[in-house]
Formats: sequence, C-alpha cells, structure tokens
Amino acid sequence: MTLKYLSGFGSEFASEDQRRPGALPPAQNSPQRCPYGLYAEQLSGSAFTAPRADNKRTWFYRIRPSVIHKPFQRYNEVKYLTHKWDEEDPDPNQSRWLPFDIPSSPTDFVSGLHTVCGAGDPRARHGIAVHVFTCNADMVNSAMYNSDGDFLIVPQQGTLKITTEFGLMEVAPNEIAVVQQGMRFAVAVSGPTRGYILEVFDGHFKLPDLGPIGANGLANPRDFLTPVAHYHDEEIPGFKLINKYQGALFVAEQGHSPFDVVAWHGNYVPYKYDLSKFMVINSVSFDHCDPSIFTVLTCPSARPGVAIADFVIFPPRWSVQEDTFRPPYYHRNCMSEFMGLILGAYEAKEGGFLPGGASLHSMMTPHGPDAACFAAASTGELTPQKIAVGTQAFMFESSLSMAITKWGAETCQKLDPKYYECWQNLPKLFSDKINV
Ligand SMILES: O=C(O)Cc1cc(O)ccc1O
Ligand SMILES: [Fe+2]
Repeated sequence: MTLKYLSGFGSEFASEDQRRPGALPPAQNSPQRCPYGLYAEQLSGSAFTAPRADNKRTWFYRIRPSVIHKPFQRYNEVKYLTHKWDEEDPDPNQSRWLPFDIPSSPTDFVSGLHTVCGAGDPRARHGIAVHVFTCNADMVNSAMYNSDGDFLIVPQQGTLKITTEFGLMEVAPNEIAVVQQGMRFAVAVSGPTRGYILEVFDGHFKLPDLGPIGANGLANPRDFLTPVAHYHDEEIPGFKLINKYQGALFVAEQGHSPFDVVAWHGNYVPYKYDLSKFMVINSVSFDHCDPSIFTVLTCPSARPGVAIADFVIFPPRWSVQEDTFRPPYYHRNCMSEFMGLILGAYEAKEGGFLPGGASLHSMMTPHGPDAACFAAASTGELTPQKIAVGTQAFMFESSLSMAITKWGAETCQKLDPKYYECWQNLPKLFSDKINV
C-alpha cells in the first residue's frame, strides 16, 4: 500500500479519514455533539500560553476519548531503557561501539530499546537520552507514548511501519521520523531491525535558521511528511498502552485500539523526512565548514545558538576545496558528539566505525581523522571528488555532557577498547623547513 502524506513543517494541517467525510467540525473545536458521534480531544505540545510561533496543539475527533483505560502499573519487561546516569563512573575517553546485535528471539520495538548515554532529567524537562533499538517483531495489541519528551528515530536496518493516532508512516533507512511527546504509536517491522533514537526532554525540534543562506536550502519544509487520518474501529480486550513517564515504563490496559482517530487538525504532529532530500551547502573555495552546516533539525536551548541537541548528517556531496585538508579537522568541542552510521563509511574513519555502530566524543575530548585518513588527505591530489557516495553518517550534537549507561559501557559488549589506537600512529612531521 502506498501511503499518503501531508507535506510541510510546522504547518496547520487538517485530515479526515475518507470513510467519514465531514468528521471535522467546521469552524469550531468543541461542538456540543461532534459529527458521527465522535469525541473531541486536544493534545497540547506547548503551554497553552506559549507565544504563537511556538504554540502547538492538535484536536482529535476520535471514537473514544483516551481517558478510557485501566490504571497504569510499572512495566518491567524492558531492562535497558534507563535515565539513571550514575550507573557508571564518568569516562571522558573517546568511545566507539561495534554494530549493536539484533536479537534472534522475538523482540518488538519497545522491548528492543536500550539507552546508551544521556544527561538531564525528564522531571525538570531538561536533558537528552540516546537509545538504540534492535528488534525483529511487530508490536501486537500494544502502543507506546512518551510523557518525557520527543523521539527522533533513525532507522539503520529495516523499514519501520509506524501506526500513530494521526495515521500511518513508513520509515526506511536513510529516512527519519519524529514522534513528539504524548503521541501514541506502534511499530511493525519486517525482519531484523536496528536504529538510533535521540530523545529530547526540553522542547521540540525545529528547522535551523538559514541566516545568510537565504530562504532555501538544507532541509526544505515541504519535504517533511505527516500522516493522513486513518482510524481503526477495533475492540481489543487487554490492549496494552505503554507510557514512558519520568524515565520509567508503565502499562495500562484498555479494551480498544487507541488508533481510533477519524479526523484531526492542528500543528502538533508526527512527521518523517527523507535524508536524500537534504540540500547540501558547503565551502566551494577553501577550508572546512563546521558541521553545523549539515543540521537537519535542532532542539534549541534558551541560550541563543546553543542546542539541547542538533541532528546533523554527513550526506553524499562534492568536495572541491582547494589547498585544504578536506576531512574533519582535529578538534576539541564544548559540545558532546554522538555519531552513528546508517550506510557506507565515514570519511574520517574508514575502518572500525561501522553501520549500526556508534561513537561518542564527549566534551573537550580530542578527536578527528584517524592516521590513515590523515595520511591520505594531506597528500592526495585535490581534484573535485564526490565523497560519501552511498553513505550516510549522522551526529547527535548536544550542549549537555552525557554519561554512558551500564548497558552502553558493559552489557552490550560492543565498546571497542582499542579505539584510541587509531590516532597513535599519527607521525611527527615537524621540520626545520617551512614548506613540507
Ligand atoms: O567529529 C566528527 O567526526 C564530526 C565533525 C565533523 C566535521 O566535519 C567537523 C567537526 C566535527 O565534530
Ligand atoms: Fe567532532
């Protein structure tokens, strides 16, 4: 089935399931009686009084209001989702993980959530968490929502079929999806599936300002796709609604599908984006631009220009700079850099950093190209080159200082203790001649 979507970022959308035309009440939100006997329900994604530019809400017209559920109980089935940042001693070392294992026993998206690192506290609505998901089975008669923040989901292997209250989204590797705070969703997969999640507690993702770039470029708003209304009118005894609340999971039972929204309108929506649509801007003269030039989405902090987290990609592009060391420069950053690889190889580290693996370069921890990359890039001929063809690396860059969980440090058994070695053979080239 080819799914339909609504295009745009931050727009006011309206959608009715074709089976019930006229389900949206005209010109008001809460009529005394809604069309087709539906219930009206508002989902708020911002304080009621947030300034208009940041104000987010959606009105659902649904078969039953969400409040019809039994009490929540702790859900202890998922062992490695955590916001306990003190499980391990702090570790400032460069960290690199080999590809995370996909289980062979039946595991659905929620059961396959593992937290790798993070910082902050959902109770204070400030912080982030980085999770990987590894799964191979559909969520059956269950749905999840996150009371703590927004999920930016990056599939690396396997397509996700995400059912939401707003409708259906299909998200393949090299696409991303954002499911915001409170939105109910369920994930179906086809075969072994793996990916990454950036969770932000503070606020929502925005498109970065473009400044001198002008009105177009980077991720263009029209390429963001939101589902169209699609309802399930299903009585399902024992349907499980899983809620991540204050970093812990809870489950409540209800007797019907929560995906019973017949029509909705609003600007608080889930969406997906195809990373191949990113219009890449970069230096066409000399020197290496900071990677902020590749920002797809940003979750801003209250400090101007400082992100809680940026989602940055390293897409296929031409590299043309003259008299320039073209790969990433050596650097120490006051931000934390978590990287993952969706496809192919990353230019600064052609070996060791593998699809489905990850790296973390924490605050002020030095890093940069490995010795092989330096040798090649500092001597190679600087012809125009198409780089990163068939590849996609990404970075979650955060102003928060992240801790690695016990799962990330030990249980996953993927941390590469020899990562530091990739820099040890960088030669001393210092000479008494000015032109080397
Ligand atoms: O560390 C990295 O590989 C990410 C990165 C890429 C780049 O081009 C410049 C700075 C930076 O942190
Ligand atoms: Fe970096």
